[in-house]
Amino acid sequence: MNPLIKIRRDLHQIPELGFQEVKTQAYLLSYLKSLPQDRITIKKWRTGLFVKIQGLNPQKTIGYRTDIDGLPISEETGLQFSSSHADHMHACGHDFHMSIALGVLTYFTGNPIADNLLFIFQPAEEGPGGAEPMLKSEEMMEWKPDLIFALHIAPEYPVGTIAVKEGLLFANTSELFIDLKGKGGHAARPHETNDMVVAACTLVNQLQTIISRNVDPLDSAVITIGKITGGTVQNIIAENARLEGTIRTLSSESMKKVKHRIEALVKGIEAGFECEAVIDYGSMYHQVYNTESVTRDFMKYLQKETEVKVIECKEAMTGEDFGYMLKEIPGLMFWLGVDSPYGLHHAKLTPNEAAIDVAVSVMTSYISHLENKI
Ligand SMILES: CC(=O)N[C@@H](CCC[C@H](N)C(=O)O)C(=O)O
Repeated sequence: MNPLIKIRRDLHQIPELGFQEVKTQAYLLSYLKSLPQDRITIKKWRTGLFVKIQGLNPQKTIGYRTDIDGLPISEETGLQFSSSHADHMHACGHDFHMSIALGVLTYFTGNPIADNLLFIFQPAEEGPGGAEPMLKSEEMMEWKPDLIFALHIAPEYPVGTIAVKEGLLFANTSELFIDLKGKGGHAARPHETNDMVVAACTLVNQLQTIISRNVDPLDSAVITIGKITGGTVQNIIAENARLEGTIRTLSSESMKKVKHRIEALVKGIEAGFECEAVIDYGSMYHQVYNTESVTRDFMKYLQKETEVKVIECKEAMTGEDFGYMLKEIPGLMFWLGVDSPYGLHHAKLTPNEAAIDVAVSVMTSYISHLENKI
């Protein structure tokens, strides 16, 4: 079997949530130790890793980042190498991202270039976010790349396709948690209580009006409530309820406006239901903004020198904390076609493994082309 496919399948079986990637880190380390060590320096960072390959005559450092965490999803692919961790799955392709990063890294240990290379194995992309603290780490201060690259699998595109665009690629994000506290009581005596299930349902419906009534129709924004919890049993009126969701906007101004409207509606719920509400925005990700000149060079190179089909895509409302790295370092992220009938964050996501070699070949070739180029 292709060794990178074996790596992908091994990693697929051990998905771990953000900052709990202990087995993943151990697996990556054990693979890295099997490579020739003469040019490699490895530094652990929490559950992630920095791996530097010393260049032959370095003028700059080229960075390549992969995320390493999984999601709290029960896998339903029926694959022989399905997740062995109950209720956890690599349903966002980070198993692919890691095996591609290892493939590119392995190539350059045997074929060093003039420039230094820095591979970043970043925890907690799905939350609470590893990119921003990694960026501020001592290791990053010492080894900070001059250019940085990353990819994300795209189930909607065929294998052999790369989709990218200059400028904005992914949205600004903010998590959203709202806790409601009222007065519970007997199911048959609603007049003595403040029912937080009814308050939560009302609020979920009101939140939908922000996108339709407060955001410019020519702008785009998303509010998704992915989880509601509340109450205890069917015949007790709920004292507590909690909404968990995420906000996506194309600009930081719209993010401020959406939050302002959420706060106003939550105040209305507090007044209307005589309850208390606490809003917590959790973690926020900066938009992914691809450096124009780097993206133009990348697209031109792929079209001229490789067989991949390059698509100029639209921006997406997905989020990625790689945006923090691109805020400080020129570079880009692109979508890699993996052709799965089920999308990202779906329990049946089955990306086509043929895309792994496509990505390794594109990235080894493009990084080699960057050697000695500023
Ligand atoms: C590529 C991708 O799917 N990224 C996640 C990032 C989530 C950030 C955070 N936990 C949030 O939900 O706001 C995404 O859901 O877009």
